[in-house]
Amino acid sequence: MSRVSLSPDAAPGWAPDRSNGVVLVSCGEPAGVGPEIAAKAWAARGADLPFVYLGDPAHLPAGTPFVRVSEPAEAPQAARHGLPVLPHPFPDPAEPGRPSAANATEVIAVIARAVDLIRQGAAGALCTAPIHKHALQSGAGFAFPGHTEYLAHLAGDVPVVMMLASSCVAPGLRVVPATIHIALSEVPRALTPALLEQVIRITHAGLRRDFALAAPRLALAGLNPHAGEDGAMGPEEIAWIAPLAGKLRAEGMDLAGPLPPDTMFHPAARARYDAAICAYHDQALIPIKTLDFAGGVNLTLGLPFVRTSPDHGTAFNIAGRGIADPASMLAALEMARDLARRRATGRAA
Ligand SMILES: NC(=O)C1=CN([C@@H]2O[C@H](COP(=O)(O)OP(=O)(O)OC[C@H]3O[C@@H](n4cnc5c(N)ncnc54)[C@H](O)[C@@H]3O)[C@@H](O)[C@H]2O)C=CC1
Ligand SMILES: NCC(=O)COP(=O)(O)O
Repeated sequence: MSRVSLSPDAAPGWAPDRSNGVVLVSCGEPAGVGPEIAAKAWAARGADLPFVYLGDPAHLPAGTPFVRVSEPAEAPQAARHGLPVLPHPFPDPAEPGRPSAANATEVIAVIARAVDLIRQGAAGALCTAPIHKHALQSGAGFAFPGHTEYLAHLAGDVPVVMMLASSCVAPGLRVVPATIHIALSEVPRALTPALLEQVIRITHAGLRRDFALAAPRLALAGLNPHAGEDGAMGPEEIAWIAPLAGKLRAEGMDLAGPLPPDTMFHPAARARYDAAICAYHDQALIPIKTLDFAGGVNLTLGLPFVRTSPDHGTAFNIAGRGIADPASMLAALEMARDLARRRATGRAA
């Protein structure tokens, strides 16, 4: 696969990072496993992987050594002694598995504060610990389906794409759901030619910019079983998905499909592409979470800053028990650091 070198960049209105690549971790839902996996990530890597936890230190597991910092740039030094914490006070303590409505407003405020810090150049990238979407919607009227859409809004209502990536399986896997958190019954209406074309173009640009792929190879899933099987199982592939794919190929894009979704994730098929563009959430996320739940990373393409996240959620059923696996958080932190370095230097991470 050929690689591309790009110039260092900072989006207009976004100051260049002056923290030397420190990753900011938004605490997410404190009743979930976020504080625990952040503490465990620090315990595993310490100053090797400097990051700052933006949240209430009272929500960390009892006994977590932490160091209060006043700005992210202090993290590399502070991380030698404890988890660096940029304090953000919450009204309520964290009760494992039982989100507090009063805390919901601060969960959202932490995400907004993190983006502001990055906009000012105080941190290099954002890694979000999981939020509980329903808790934020019911507790604080959160108007977004998730981080992805909220971050797009905070960045100026820019078009973005959700990608989940794993490099722990061979061949690796990157998946993109073109529609995200909507009911399955809404997918055929929501998946329009304009949306799918935008998702494909943002993914293509993101693979070039953040993964140094000069000519990304994309695989496009059909919407229907067997990609419609010549119209026998649905009209969308013939009506517009195949013509859109043809148009993009005619421009020179390396794009296969529409492919039958059930046969595009086995190892030999995965070796043929750098990212799979899928029609809906579960078509994309089931394969990657099945193959690599522990090491998968969720990232947002199209933002003017690097954002990653563990692939899992708040895991209320195990919160507070000390058994949460920090592997996905560690992978997300590493990817955030690597992508931020690449954007800062213009070289592949
Ligand atoms: N980036 C984010 O903010 C994300 C948030 N969510 C939200 O999380 C909430 C719960 O979602 P679920 O579907 O229950 O998925 P989940 O990922 O929280 O849990 C699914 C299963 O995986 C286990 N699990 C998750 N993380 C683990 C870890 N680090 N170590 C060991 N086991 C782990 C859980 O115990 C549970 O059995 C929902 O509100 C969802 O919207 C889900 C995914 C990502
Ligand atoms: N299923 C993926 C997920 O829920 C992550 O959403 P987001 O909070 O990263 O937008």
